[in-house]
Amino acid sequence: MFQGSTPLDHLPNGFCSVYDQKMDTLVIGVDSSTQSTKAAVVAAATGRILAVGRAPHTVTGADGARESDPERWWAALGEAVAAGLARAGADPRAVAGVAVAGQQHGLVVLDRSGRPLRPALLWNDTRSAPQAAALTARLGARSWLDRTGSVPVASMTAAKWRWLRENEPRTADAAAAVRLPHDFLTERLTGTAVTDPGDASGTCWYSTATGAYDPGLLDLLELDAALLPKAAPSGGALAGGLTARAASALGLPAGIPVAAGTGDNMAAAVGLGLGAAGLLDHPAVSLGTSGTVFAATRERPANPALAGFAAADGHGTYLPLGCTLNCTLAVDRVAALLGLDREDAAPGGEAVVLPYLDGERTPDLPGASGLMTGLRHTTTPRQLLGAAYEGAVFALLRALGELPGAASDAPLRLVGGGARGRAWVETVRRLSGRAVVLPRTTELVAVGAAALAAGAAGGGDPVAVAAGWRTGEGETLPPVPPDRATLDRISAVLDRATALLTTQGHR
Ligand SMILES: Nc1ncnc2c1ncn2[C@@H]1O[C@H](COP(=O)(O)OP(=O)(O)O)[C@@H](O)[C@H]1O
Ligand SMILES: O=C(CO)[C@@H](O)[C@H](O)COP(=O)(O)O
Repeated sequence: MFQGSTPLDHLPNGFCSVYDQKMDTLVIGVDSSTQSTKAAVVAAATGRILAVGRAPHTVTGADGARESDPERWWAALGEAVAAGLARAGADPRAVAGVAVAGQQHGLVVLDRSGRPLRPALLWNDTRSAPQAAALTARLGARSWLDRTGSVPVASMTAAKWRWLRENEPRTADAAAAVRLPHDFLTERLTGTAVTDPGDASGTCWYSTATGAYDPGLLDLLELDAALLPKAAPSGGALAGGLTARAASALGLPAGIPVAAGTGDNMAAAVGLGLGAAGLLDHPAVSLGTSGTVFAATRERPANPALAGFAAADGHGTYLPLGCTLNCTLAVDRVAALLGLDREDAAPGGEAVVLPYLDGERTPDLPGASGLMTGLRHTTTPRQLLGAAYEGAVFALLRALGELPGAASDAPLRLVGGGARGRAWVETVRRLSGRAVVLPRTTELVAVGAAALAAGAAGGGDPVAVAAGWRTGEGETLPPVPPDRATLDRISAVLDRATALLTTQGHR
């Protein structure tokens, strides 16, 4: 572990130690998510966040398409790191390790020189829904669960690869490498093609049962294993040293350790210390472009209502997770349509809004659109906005009910950009009836990545590092009586509307 200014004398041969008596040792954790890159500059000994640098991404597409240029992620990584270091007033020579956590599932196809052949197909691109349904039908849901922990849905990378094969066969044939978003960035940093069990478990071609790629599934998908990165034992494993080229692009010392990194949800779990003693099966809720609920558990998940991911820790911990496509962006859009500020919301009353503007994954309704019902002459715009919050939170709480430990009264840890919003926090409290913890930083993905960086730099087990940093701690809001009437009302509308929502859209 890093102890104050203890020298990093445990670095492997060939990796430079940048220790200096006068400087705190720093690590940088990068969150390359859907809307932006965030780079947290963190004191390795204490977990103190000196600064977070940010840079935006661009997402394009309509009618179910959602794409981003991986080159923009790379540029944004450089901008965010530079902004973080500048804001912290930090000497780059104090940085002893880097790790990247990325939005999950995205399909990145590269040519021989590592350049993207086309924009990445993102996790919320629903054009791959027919391919997901065909894959599920081919083997049966139970077989997918037994092998991968998940049933293919449009988000899973396997469905995206099949979409590419069927719709752009020339690009699929030309692919010299297939990567997830965080693999792509880690390879740009190190020159090494590496992934981790956590993010790999979101592909549906990696087996959480064996801890390796599933050759039978790769055959089924017509995907050559030679195109894939090597899977490191954990997100905190060393991927390599920062190459001279990347070092000069980022203004960081060449040779410093770079971790294998992981998916953004796995990194948030690390930042919260989930999986550490006393925090197994404790749920977290992330409110960002996606809404997610997850918990670290020792039992391998195989529940059709959830994605059965591996965690990033390499100790056989898993991360069952429910994910919605419509969270902060969808509710912000409803606020904009109503001409309201996002905080200008009231409980929905009789109104029900299913805010499925992007189709939906939980429930699996990829072609759905948004639905509003229960309007009266007395319904106010503020109630309609409140109903949109309620519709988004309802879907997350239904998935929460499927997690191990769901019946416990453990508090819900809220992370992601939405956790900064009072309306989000109060809607989660009112509908769940559970205590809520608001960690001091909402940037738990970047902080979790910083703990992975500390692990790769010789700081020990990343979950233990983050638990020691106490970055998951914060204000606890007590439970309030659950608003069961609203949950029942939304549930009844969803049940009756499912037939309509299933037949909508481009599916
Ligand atoms: N103060 C706030 N109140 C409510 N929502 C917020 C606030 N600040 C940011 N957000 C929401 O957070 C979202 C971004 O969250 P983030 O977790 O960074 O997303 P992602 O990881 O998907 O890129 C935005 O869509 C915005 O709606
Ligand atoms: O698809 C999932 C999880 O399965 C999403 O949670 C993505 O990982 C994107 O996350 P954000 O950018 O919304 O944080």
